[in-house]
Amino acid sequence: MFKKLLAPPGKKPRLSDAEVARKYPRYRTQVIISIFVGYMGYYFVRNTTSILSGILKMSATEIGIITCASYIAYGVSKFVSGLISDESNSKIFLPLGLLLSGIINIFIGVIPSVITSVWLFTIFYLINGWLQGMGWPPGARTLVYWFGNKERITYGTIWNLSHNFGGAIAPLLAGAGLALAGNDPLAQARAAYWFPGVVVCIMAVIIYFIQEDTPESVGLPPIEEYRSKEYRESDNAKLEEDAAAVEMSMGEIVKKYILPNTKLMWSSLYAALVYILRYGIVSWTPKFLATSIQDGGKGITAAAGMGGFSFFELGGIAGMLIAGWVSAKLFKNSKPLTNVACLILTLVLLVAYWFIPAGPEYMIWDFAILIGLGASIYGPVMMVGLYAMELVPKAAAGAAAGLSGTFSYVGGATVATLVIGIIVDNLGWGVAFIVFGISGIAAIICTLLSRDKSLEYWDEEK
Ligand SMILES: O=P(O)(O)OC[C@H](O)CO
Repeated sequence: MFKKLLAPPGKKPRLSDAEVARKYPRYRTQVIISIFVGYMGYYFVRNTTSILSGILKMSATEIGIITCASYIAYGVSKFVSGLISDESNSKIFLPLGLLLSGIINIFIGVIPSVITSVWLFTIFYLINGWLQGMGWPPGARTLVYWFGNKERITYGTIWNLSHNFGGAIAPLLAGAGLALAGNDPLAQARAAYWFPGVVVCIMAVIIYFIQEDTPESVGLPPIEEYRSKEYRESDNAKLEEDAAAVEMSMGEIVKKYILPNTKLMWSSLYAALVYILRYGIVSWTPKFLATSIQDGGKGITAAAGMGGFSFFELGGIAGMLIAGWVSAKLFKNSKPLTNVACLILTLVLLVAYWFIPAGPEYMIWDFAILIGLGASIYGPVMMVGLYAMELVPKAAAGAAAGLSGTFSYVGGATVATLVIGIIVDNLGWGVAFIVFGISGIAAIICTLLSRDKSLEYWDEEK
């Protein structure tokens, strides 16, 4: 029954040329809005527990267990959901995951014992993490079916901004929930789950109405025909491979295009290393800034320390826009070279973040560096999914992006949170910075090993 519900729609009879010219741009606008708003919605109900970590009556270890469980579930689900999504109707898949995740968050908020029991909470967050994995793959499918090779970086960048907007708005929604619930702290915390849950359920319904699966499902030609001018002679082999892959089963695709794909494996390893940097810096920034100078921190107030989190995310928005532009214009679609440039900057900024003198009088420098770090890390984060999609035929885009997501979360985010936490407690901040530095250098090597020059446009003026 589930298979039937998710099955991709058939091809509709081709519309007239005039209709195609009129409707293609409209549908493209619709689907980019849908995947942007949709993925932003997923972020509204993804990290509420981290946002509330100062409010929930739980220890850091308990919160660590809950969030780590959800990262692992999310990482595994991203690949499994990618496999399913590549054979599913994104008009259903994208809003369905959002709706179910919204419902789980409503349950967390309204079932009295969930947020007071670590184990119940962990179970609900495991389910939530799994459902969250349904957000990215249908977006990847949308991107490869509705946007041509050369313009994909532009639309991919726009789409990626959704996670920063989502991340920035999520605390406001949780805050609105807190405000709705009067003075009882427990009721407040519960409302911080159910309120965003209700919001995303409504968003899911709207997305269902604006999302469309593929151009052919609404009577339009495939994107390669619509934007035929931007395809080169040398793209033909890839296009033929794309067409052949559509006819293959998912098992065949995995065997042929995913498992033996060395470049995809290097790129997935790169993903894990970049996520050590992303989550390692963002999740420990409030603590690092607020830790006393004697204990190796920066010695500023806890509230100001939390501000560091937002500065990092804000920098991320600028960084993705810049990295998208640099990749398209300067590096002719070479995502690995763009990553190298960004990661070198990250390493320099990490040294500065570590060595800038501690104390409130230097706080402004810490924040400036964090904006820079957000900017230099989010470009490479964005490239993780976008590049994975380029390395396989269109029919495997969700699975490839999903696989790198699995590496990012199971291998990266968990190390960044749990392992770095243990390192900080036992060996100090200096060792954590050394781990970040080694991760950055290893990420540079892996992204260079993943480089596929046939995907670059050095031979053409843009
Ligand atoms: O929400 P994430 O961490 O799975 O983000 C997707 C990334 O932008 C992948 O490139």
